[in-house]
Amino acid sequence: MSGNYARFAEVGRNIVAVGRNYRDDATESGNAKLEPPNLSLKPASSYITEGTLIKIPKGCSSLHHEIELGVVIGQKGTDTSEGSAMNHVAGYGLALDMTARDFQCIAKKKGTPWDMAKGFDTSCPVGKFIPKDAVADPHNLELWCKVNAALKQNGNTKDMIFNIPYLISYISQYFTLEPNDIILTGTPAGVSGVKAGDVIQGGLAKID
Ligand SMILES: CC(=O)CC(=O)C(=O)O
Ligand SMILES: [Mg+2]
Repeated sequence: MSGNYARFAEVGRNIVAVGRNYRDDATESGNAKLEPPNLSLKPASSYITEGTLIKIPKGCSSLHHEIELGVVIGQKGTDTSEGSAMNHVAGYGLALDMTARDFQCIAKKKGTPWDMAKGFDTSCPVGKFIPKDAVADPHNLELWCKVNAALKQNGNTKDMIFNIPYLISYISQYFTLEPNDIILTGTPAGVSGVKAGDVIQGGLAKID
C-alpha cells in the first residue's frame, strides 16, 4: 500500500454521503429540486482501498455502484461558512458509494433508515488521495465508472446541484467535519447492478 493510500486507510474517519446531487440523475428520478441535500453516514468500517474486494452484504440481491467525487477534509469545522469552506478541504479522491439497492428500496417503503443499504462493511472503496492543489477546478471534473470494461457512468462534477462549499457549509451545521472525514458528493446517472466476480473501475479526468 503506498503512502497515498494511507491518508484514507489510517484514519477510519466519518463519511458523509450526499444523495441525488446530479442534475441528470436527479431529473431522471424526478428529484431535481430536492432540497435540502439528502445525507447518509457511512461508518469507518465501510472504507476499503483500491484493489480490495467488496463484500456483498448478506441477503442483498441488488448491489449498485455509485461513482462519486470524494472531498477529503483537512481542517475541523462546525458551522463553516460557504466563503471559508474551501479552506477546510485537504484534497479529493475517487470513491464508490456502494449501495444495497434492494435494502434501500425496502427502507424507503417502510420509512426506515438507509444505514444497512449504504453503510455495510466495504461499501466505500476509495482511490488515491489527490491534494487540493493538484485539482484546478473540482467543479469541472469528468468521472466515469466501468463494470467489466463496459462504461456505465460518465458524468462531470459541473452537473452537481449543490457545490462543494455549499455542502461543507450545510453538513457542518449538523455534523462537525474533522480532518480525514470524506464527503461523497453524489453520483451521476448510470448506476447499475454488480455481481460476484465483476470488476469495477473508475476514473477522474482533467486533473492537472
Ligand atoms: C438514492 C441514492 O442512493 C442517492 C445517492 O447516494 C446518490 O449518490 O445520488
Ligand atoms: Mg451516492
